[in-house]
Amino acid sequence: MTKINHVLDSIKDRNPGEPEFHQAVLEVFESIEPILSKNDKYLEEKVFERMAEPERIITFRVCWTDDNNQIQVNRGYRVQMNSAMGPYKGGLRFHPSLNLSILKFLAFEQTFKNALTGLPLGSGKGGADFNPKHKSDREIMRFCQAWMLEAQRHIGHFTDIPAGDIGVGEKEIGYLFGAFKKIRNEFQGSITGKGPLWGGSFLRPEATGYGLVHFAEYMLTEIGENLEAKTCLVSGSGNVSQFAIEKLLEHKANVVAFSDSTGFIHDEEGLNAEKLAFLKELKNTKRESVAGYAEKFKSATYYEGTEKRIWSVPADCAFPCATQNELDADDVKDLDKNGVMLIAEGANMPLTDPAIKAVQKSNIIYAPGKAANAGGVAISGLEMTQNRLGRYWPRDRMEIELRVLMQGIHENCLDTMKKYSLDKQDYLNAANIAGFERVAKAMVAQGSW
Ligand SMILES: NC(=O)C1=CN([C@@H]2O[C@H](COP(=O)(O)OP(=O)(O)OC[C@H]3O[C@@H](n4cnc5c(N)ncnc54)[C@H](OP(=O)(O)O)[C@@H]3O)[C@@H](O)[C@H]2O)C=CC1
Ligand SMILES: O=C(O)CCC(=O)C(=O)O
Repeated sequence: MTKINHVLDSIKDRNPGEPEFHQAVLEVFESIEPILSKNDKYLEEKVFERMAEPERIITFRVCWTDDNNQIQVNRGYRVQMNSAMGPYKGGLRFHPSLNLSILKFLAFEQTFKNALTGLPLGSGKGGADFNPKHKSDREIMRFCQAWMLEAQRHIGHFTDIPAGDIGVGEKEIGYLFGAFKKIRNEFQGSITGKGPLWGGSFLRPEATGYGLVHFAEYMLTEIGENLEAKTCLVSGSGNVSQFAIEKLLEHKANVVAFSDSTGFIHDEEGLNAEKLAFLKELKNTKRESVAGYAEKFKSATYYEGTEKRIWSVPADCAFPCATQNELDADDVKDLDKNGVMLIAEGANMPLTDPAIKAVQKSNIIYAPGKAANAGGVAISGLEMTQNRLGRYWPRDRMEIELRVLMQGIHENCLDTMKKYSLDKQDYLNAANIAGFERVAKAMVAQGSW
C-alpha cells in the first residue's frame, strides 16, 4: 500500500499548483489502484508515473499583428503526452484561461480516451491563451499563421496531429492547415477537422455530439429505456452541444435548455429544427450570446450569469457539453432530486470530484467523457486513415463507422465491468480501467523510456 500511495504523492509533488491536472490524475488513479496493487510489473515499470509525465511539453511565443497594427503577444502550447498507441493526437484550445494545468489534464484524459477507440492514436493537447472572441477573421488568420510558424516543426501526420477544441473550429483549422502547407510545402494529414472539400472527413464536425447521444442511447437500452420523449438539458452551445442537440431531436427527445459563458436558455416548449438552425447562426456566424434566442422565441427565457443554474431545470437526462468543472455536487443533488436518470459528458471533465462522488451515491447512471465523447477523436482517426489512403468515404459510411466505434467502446465498458466484477452501470471505473490496460500493456512492451 505504501508503494501505491507514493505513486500519487510523487505525481502531485512534481506538478505543484496544477489543480485540474491533479483532479484528472486522481480520478483515474482511484479506478486503477486495485489493478496497480496486484500488478508488480506495472509498479516496477512505473507505468502510471510515466503516463502522468508528458513525453514532451512545448511552449512558445506567438507574436502577431492586430487590425490596429499593434503587436500582440500570446503563449502557444503543445503537450505531447503519450505515443505508446500511435502518434500524438488531440485538439487545440484557444481560450484566455488556458494554462499548463488545464492542458495537462486534457492531454492525460486523451490518453485513455484515444486508447478506448481501439485506433492507433497516442495523445496530446495544445492551443494558446488567445481569445478569439471579438477578433476579425483577418486577426484570427494572422494568429493561426503565427501559431503554426512555430508549431509546424513539432507536428506532422506520423508525429502529432492536432484538431479542434474550445475556440478552434473549421475556420481556425483551415487557417492552421493552410499555414502548415505553405511553410512545409506538403499537403498531408497533419491536422484533422479539415473541410471535406480539402482533405477532411464527412461527419467530423458532428462526431462528438452525435457519438455522445449514441453512447447515451446504448446505456439507456441496458436499463430498458430510450431517449424518446425524454426531457434533456445540454450545456454549452458550441460544436459538441449543437450536434448533441441535433441528434437528440432525431431521437425525438425534448431539449429544453442550453447555455454559453453568459448564461442559459430555458425553452419550455423545447427546441425543433428551425430553432436549432437559429441557434447555429447565432453562435457560429454572428458569434453572439444565447440571449438573442430568447428575443426571437417567446417560449424561451434567458437567465444571465451563474446564479440560477441550468441544472435546476427539471429533466430526465443531462448532457454537460461546455467545459471542465461546470457541474458541482449541489448541481448533482438538484438533478437527482428532479429525477434525472442519466448524465453523459460531452465536455472533458465537466464534473468536479465532489460531483462525481455525489453521482456515485445517487441513482443516476453516468457516462464519463473518456468514453462518451470519444466519437470526435475516433472520426479524426478515420480522417487520418482517409488522408493516408488518398480516398474519401461517403457520409453514410461515416455514420455507420461512428455507430460501430461508439458501440465498441460501450461493449468494452460492459466487458470490463464483468471482468473486474464492478457494479452494473459503473462506466466510470470501466472506462478508466479499459483505457489504462491498453496503454499500460503497450508501454511495458515498448520498454522504459
Ligand atoms: N470539439 C470536439 O470534437 C470535442 C470537444 N470536447 C470537449 O467539449 C467541450 C466543448 O467543446 P466545443 O464544443 O468543441 O467548443 P466550442 O468552442 O465550440 O463551444 C464551447 C461552448 O462552451 C461554452 N463555454 C466555454 N467556456 C465556458 C465557461 N468557462 N463557462 C461556461 N460556458 C463556457 C462556450 O460559450 P461561449 O460561446 O460564450 O464562449 C460555448 O458555448 C470542451 O470541454 C471540449 O474539450 C470533447 C471531445 C471532442
Ligand atoms: O479530434 C481530435 O483529435 C481532438 C478531439 C479532442 O480534442 C478531444 O477528444 O477532447
